[in-house]
Amino acid sequence: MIRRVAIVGVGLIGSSLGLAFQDINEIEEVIGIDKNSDYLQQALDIGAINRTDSLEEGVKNVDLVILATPVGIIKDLVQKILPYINPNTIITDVGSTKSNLVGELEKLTKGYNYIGGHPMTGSETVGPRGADKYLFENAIYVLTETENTRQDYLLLLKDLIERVGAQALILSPLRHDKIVAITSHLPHLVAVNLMSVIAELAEEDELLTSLIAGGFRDTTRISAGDPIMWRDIFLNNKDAVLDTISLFEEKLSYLKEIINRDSTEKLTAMLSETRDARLKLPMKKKGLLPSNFELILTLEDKPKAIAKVATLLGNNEINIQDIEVLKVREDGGTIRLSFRQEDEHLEAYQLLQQNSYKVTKK
Ligand SMILES: NC(=O)c1ccc[n+]([C@@H]2O[C@H](COP(=O)([O-])OP(=O)(O)OC[C@H]3O[C@@H](n4cnc5c(N)ncnc54)[C@H](O)[C@@H]3O)[C@@H](O)[C@H]2O)c1
Ligand SMILES: O=C(O)C(=O)C[C@]1(C(=O)O)C=C[C@@H](O)C=C1
Repeated sequence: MIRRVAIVGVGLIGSSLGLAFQDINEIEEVIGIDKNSDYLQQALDIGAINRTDSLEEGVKNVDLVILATPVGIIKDLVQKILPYINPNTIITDVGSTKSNLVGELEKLTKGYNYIGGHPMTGSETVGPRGADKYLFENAIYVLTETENTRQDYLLLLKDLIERVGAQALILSPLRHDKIVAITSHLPHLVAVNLMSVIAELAEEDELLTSLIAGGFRDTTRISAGDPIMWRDIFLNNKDAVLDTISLFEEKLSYLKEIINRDSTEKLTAMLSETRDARLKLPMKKKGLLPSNFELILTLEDKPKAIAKVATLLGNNEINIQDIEVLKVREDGGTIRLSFRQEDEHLEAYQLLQQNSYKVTKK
């Protein structure tokens, strides 16, 4: 049973886990450890941790240590805590890359119990202020399994992850890294590159940033993420990231060529194929929600427009499971609302229609 947890790194992910743990009855204490004293205070203020401690003292006699710092520092931190740790303590991390880390940590932690982890959810904000106790709800949370993994501890960790609302997915570190290089690391590089082009051209034409619309926002949001975190991710998943960059370069060169040659048919074919592929994507994977429990709502651009919808539904005891802003325009926006239950979905639809909202069922 996991009763006492030490979280090393009380930033966005560490504090979000801390908040989610507060709702689990068996967890008696969450100890926060961080090199940043302001973050420790903020984590205490929002109730993500019950107390703070030093690295050496904080990891003594806990059932679980979670390393939630940038990937590049995790090995060093594990080396520092091992002399103080009880061999029955489970050690895990939330780092976005797994192969290098799991390889090195399994060597380092012989006789201890290390299991790699990676929640497939997050945001571009840093620190405890961005923490969200529902961050893990319905998210995929990868746990790595190797020939050294103790099954009883893996099950304990899986159970804990499921109790914060996530869905555990057990994967080999290599398979994990190859997949996230495509689904997470490449998109970040694309966003960074796009921002870099725009930042350079904005110096030449001051109107450029005035013409920014939804497409730009959608494709660059993640480039506001923490530079240290992303530096460590790219360097720790170098091989898989370089492979995906090569494929991306090939595709970009092909697009460049067919545009240059005015190849109408090839260009239309590529745009149609990718459009179809995008429409078939299981959208809102994080939610893992059946798409028939969703509503699409178009709102006017007025203050508190989203708050009014939330209040209307809340006053009628309808629980919104998730809200996603799909488009933001000068004249309003489109949002997607998800509901857990079919009856809530139907009730919300009727209520919004009765209140003259432009709403469609998905
Ligand atoms: N942000 C995301 O979307 C996301 C999602 C999944 C996994 N991750 C992974 O989670 C980890 C943490 O990311 P985050 O987004 O919470 O970042 P964050 O910057 O919000 O938090 C990192 C925390 O680690 C602390 N820290 C750094 N060095 C330390 C040290 N030597 N000793 C003690 N504390 C130290 C920082 O002070 C900070 O509080 C990273 O490994 C990242 O790859 C991030
Ligand atoms: O910013 C977001 O929306 C994220 O979910 C962040 C995101 C991602 O690429 O999906 C980024 C890195 C993590 O390792 C996991 C999640």
